[in-house]
Amino acid sequence: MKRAPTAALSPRTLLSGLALVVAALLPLLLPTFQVTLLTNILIFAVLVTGLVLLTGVVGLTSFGHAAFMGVGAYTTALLSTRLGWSPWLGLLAGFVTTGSVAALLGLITLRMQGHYLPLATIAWGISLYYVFGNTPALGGNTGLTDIPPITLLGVSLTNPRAFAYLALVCLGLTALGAQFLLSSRTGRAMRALRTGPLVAEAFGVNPFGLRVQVFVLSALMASLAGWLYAHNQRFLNPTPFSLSAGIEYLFMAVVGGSQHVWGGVLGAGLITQLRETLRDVLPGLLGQQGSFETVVFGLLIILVLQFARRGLWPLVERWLPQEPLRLLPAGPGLPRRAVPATGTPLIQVAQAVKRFGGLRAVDEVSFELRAGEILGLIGPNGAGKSTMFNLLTGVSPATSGRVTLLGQDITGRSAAQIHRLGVSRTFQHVKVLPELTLLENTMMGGYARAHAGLLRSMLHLERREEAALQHEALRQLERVGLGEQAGQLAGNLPLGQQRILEVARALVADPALLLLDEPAAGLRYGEKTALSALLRRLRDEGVTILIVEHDMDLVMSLVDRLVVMSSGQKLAEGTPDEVRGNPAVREAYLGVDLDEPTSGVAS
Ligand SMILES: Nc1ncnc2c1ncn2[C@@H]1O[C@H](COP(=O)(O)OP(=O)(O)OP(=O)(O)O)[C@@H](O)[C@H]1O
Repeated sequence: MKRAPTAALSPRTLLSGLALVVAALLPLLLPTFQVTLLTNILIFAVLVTGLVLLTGVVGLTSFGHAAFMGVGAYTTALLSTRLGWSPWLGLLAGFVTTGSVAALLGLITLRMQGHYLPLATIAWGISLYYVFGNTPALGGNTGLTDIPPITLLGVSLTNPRAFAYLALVCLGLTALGAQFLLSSRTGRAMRALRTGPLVAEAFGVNPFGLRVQVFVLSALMASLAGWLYAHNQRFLNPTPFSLSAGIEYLFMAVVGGSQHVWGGVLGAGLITQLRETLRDVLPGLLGQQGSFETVVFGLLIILVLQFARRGLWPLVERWLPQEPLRLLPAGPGLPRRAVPATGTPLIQVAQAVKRFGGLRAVDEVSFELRAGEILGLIGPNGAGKSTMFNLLTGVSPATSGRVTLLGQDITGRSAAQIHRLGVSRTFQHVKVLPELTLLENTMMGGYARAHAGLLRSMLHLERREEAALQHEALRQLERVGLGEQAGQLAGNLPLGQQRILEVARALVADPALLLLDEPAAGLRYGEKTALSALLRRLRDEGVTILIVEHDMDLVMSLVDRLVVMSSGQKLAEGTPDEVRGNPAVREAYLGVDLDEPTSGVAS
């Protein structure tokens, strides 16, 4: 595996340093009118960074973030003009006000699914805009004037160049915090949320809680942008905080590349500069005044969605030198779970029932899984295997009956709670994050073994924990035979290896029980053989496994015992030989060869 020495400066780091120097010189070198434009770009980029985290990474589309910018801007403007507060106190007050409004709106709206959430963001975006325009204390549609400048170390930042530096520092800190966040445990959980709550919950994440946190964080970034805007413009009216402004910020994120922090910055720069240029050029070309740039933006977004769906930044990134895999220095390992003695009942299912309306998909099923064994759960299509799998993993609760894990009742517990008690799983339809490396995907499995939250991650104060996760993930990748590919993108792996990657991810959780949902589905012969050998090796190393599988050759040659289901009920239970000889099973599997495989995936 290609790894970089920890201390070496990669070409990419050098390039970033160069970009930083250029950015630092821009406010000095540009003509004054361009500096004003640059400041606006930097302010918008602060807000768009929040949208990248919320919309691009977590997948929650918000049209209403301009309104949060307005809350921050009006709070500081009001306090500094009417009460004479320092703008710095106005910044803190803006955070408190915006954070409270966002937390309230988030708690109310973030449980919504599909297009209901974007509709809700439109609704509160419009509402807040009307609050700004119709509140006499906020100056109504005329707005607030004479907002004082920001004073820093006794210097009043009325000079556009000085203000540009303040905006640059604010963007630098925001973007750095966002980058740190994305490369952390919490960032990986945020990315997992984009695929829906299933994967995140399966590794111990509270999806709703995390969504609310990221929503509030992105609103705070908008509030910071609002603070800068208010003290740069020195007057305010509601127009920059309207729904159309909110849509334009979303444009910036989408055009630049909504899943990348630097994509957001690029989008803010391109759209703001383009708007200025079009405003100058279009009236001359068309012979009349009007907001024609909006029409061009509409066409631009259609083109980008058509030809560069992930925005422009991924196209830029193709030309940048790739970062080699960097491992943090190894430190103390993660705490390990006590391993139950071989033969101890690990899972006990008693009289489990799951009803869907009138259908009993699982009908009074009881069985036991013992530590150190591989138990197969088989049955013809519609037998109830997946439903049983969902009861064991907490994806859906049992209608009645009881499931215990190491003597602890887990009936009705959430997927995240069950995972934290020691159950780790793979998915029937592979759910890896294709744009992340194998190492990052695998580290996701250790979410519940670490603790750093959003703030510690943004400040990069979780490096020891992150190092432990990295080394544990690499150990598990090496254990399943993927160590050499740790730095590759998961999306480049063939399906068979993606399934093995899911096994490594599940193992990082240090599970008491590994649950595999049809791991051989879609695999070629050679891949099945490799999977079978791996699972047998894991069992020999003491890992307890429950496998739901259709492939009879694989199951019969692999498992220690089987539970056979049919029409929701348990049909049989026993060793592969006992099950093979059971007439009821042979009847249920009419047409399927249950006899000893002559070749195939057997050992
Ligand atoms: N969410 C649901 N709502 C209604 N019915 C469901 C639901 N999930 C499963 N069922 C029904 O429950 C029965 C058992 O389905 P389940 O998916 O558990 O079977 P299975 O053994 O996993 O089948 P397969 O091997 O085809 O995946 C089927 O009749 C199915 O249609």
